[in-house]
Amino acid sequence: MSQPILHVSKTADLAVLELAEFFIRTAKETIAKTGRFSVALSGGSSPKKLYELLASPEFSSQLDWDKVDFFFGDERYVPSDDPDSNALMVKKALFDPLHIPAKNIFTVDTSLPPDEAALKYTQAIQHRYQAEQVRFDLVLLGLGDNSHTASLFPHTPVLHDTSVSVKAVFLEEQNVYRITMTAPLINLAHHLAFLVYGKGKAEAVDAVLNGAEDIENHPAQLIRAAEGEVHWFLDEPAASVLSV
Ligand SMILES: O=C(O)[C@H](O)[C@@H](O)[C@H](O)[C@H](O)COP(=O)(O)O
Repeated sequence: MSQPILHVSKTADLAVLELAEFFIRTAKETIAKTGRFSVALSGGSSPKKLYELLASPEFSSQLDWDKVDFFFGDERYVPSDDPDSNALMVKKALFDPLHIPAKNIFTVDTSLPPDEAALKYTQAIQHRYQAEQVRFDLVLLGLGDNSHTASLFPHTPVLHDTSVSVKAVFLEEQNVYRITMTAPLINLAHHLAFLVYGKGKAEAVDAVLNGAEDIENHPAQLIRAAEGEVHWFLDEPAASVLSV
């Protein structure tokens, strides 16, 4: 299993720029080899700048976007028009500006009960890959200041789920459901890329990368590429307590 590859930039904008360049490079190489590129997007606030940059003329002109299949590493269990929806955030930042066709966008159907929504999403992913091994070309990830990633939150049963699938997670503290890819599904990806910036994430970054193994409290430690590479795109504040 390869060591994480760190990309530390002076500022958040520079970290986003480096990840945008990595995204385009990886997508072009993959499309040249296989004809298509599948990416599972992360949600929350950090990646919005990335999606907006990819939608800008400087980047959008570099890729045949019709050859990209978009999935979501996790989704909040809210209606598709809810401001908290990851799919709505990406629709506004990336899909609409680039006129991505609906046939290439795979969102979680949160109109279904949580477990059914998770099962249907698992089936949609399996259908896209047919009988082949479900391996995303790229999975984008964020990191919470409590070391969660996707919706793999501390002390939740999904941390011990060994299935290659998507599951519903109930977060007791917030009294909400989330829909998330399991760590085994995420880890099958050819490339994994965390985008983490801001001083508030520094302790979590160090605990995940250098801390003693403790997945209950630091679930992002579960992210270990099975055969691919794990990249961390950080700004200096987020990397500031990394024990060397
Ligand atoms: O649905 C989500 O919120 C994300 O998938 C989640 O895992 C996110 O990456 C972290 O919570 C960090 O969120 P911020 O980027 O907003 O700090």
